[in-house]
Amino acid sequence: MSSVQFDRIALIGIGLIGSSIAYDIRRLGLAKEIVVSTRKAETLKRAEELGLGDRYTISAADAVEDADLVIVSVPVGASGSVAEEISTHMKPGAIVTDVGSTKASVIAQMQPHIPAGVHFIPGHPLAGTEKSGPDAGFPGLFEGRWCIFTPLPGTDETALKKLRHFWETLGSRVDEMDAEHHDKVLAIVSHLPHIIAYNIVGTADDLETVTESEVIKYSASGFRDFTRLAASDPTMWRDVCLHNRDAILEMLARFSEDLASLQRAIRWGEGDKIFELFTRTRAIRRSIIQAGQDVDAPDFGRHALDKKN
Ligand SMILES: NC(=O)C1=CN([C@@H]2O[C@H](COP(=O)(O)OP(=O)(O)OC[C@H]3O[C@@H](n4cnc5c(N)ncnc54)[C@H](O)[C@@H]3O)[C@@H](O)[C@H]2O)C=CC1
Ligand SMILES: O=C(O)C(=O)Cc1ccc(O)cc1
Repeated sequence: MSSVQFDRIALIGIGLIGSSIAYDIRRLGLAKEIVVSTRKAETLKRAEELGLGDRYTISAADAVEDADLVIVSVPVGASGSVAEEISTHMKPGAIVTDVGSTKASVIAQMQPHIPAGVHFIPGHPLAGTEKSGPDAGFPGLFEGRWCIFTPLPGTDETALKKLRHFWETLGSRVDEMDAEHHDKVLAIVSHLPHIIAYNIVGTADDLETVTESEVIKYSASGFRDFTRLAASDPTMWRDVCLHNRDAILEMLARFSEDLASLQRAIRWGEGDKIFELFTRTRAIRRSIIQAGQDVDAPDFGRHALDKKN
């Protein structure tokens, strides 16, 4: 059992990420009080049924009153409106953070609404699954995962340390980088894989010869991995696409060029070239496994939990 780190933590948004954080705060005893807020009454009721907090409110403004830590876990496109709503209600000295998958846009949306004296530290846990909503959360999601902070220049060191300690208690390894760099890295390692998955599953669905039953019947192959990613939350991923537009377009251009090169090698029977690429990529997966990271896509995020149980 860890010790109390914050008197009151407000969780704004209680889907997969917010609820997983709630479970860990409770399990590890990190707050005296957890206040849960979300936009829809139905979701709030479900959060209450699951016992995720101590207090529940539809109003984000009410939720953040007197909170020492505010964690915003909503689709990135909603960050600005949440920040605006809570703006004048946070207490001086409070830390406000988020978990959004894109960072430059979240900063641009939220920062103008953060009053002086409140410490805004943007964050992104690299942990999750294709599921969404409060029922999708589980304790231990963040164990053994990276959490990236993209602090703004001049961020208070004590606040940074406190938030770092919080994520480390959840089992994460914390790294810091600037928002633009984060967005480029995540565009290639996370956003493109999802976009490619959405696209390939859409293409298969459009093909007249691949009927829905065949997609199901033969999905024990590589296609199944794509369908998992392509089942991810449409609102969340629409927002990621719209809010990391430039980096995603840059990486997609690069990807298309490389795909055209592979296509050409296949057309002209350039076996050596194909073999060289496939050998290089195989080594990458092996080095990820050696580094101790979970790459078993179907259970992304559950690995750490399974190891303990
Ligand atoms: N799903 C994943 O694997 C990961 C998601 N993220 C990021 O975490 C954030 C949350 O994602 P999830 O928990 O997966 O989504 P989710 O869809 O499971 O939950 C989102 C929550 O936000 C609430 N919400 C939506 N608009 C709102 C608003 N305007 N005001 C208040 N609440 C609002 C929803 O009711 C729901 O409770 C997103 O920004 C996403 O990019 C980060 C890491 C992993
Ligand atoms: O389910 C998966 O494979 C993921 O990649 C989960 C995920 C989704 C979005 C993020 O910003 C971080 C992690």
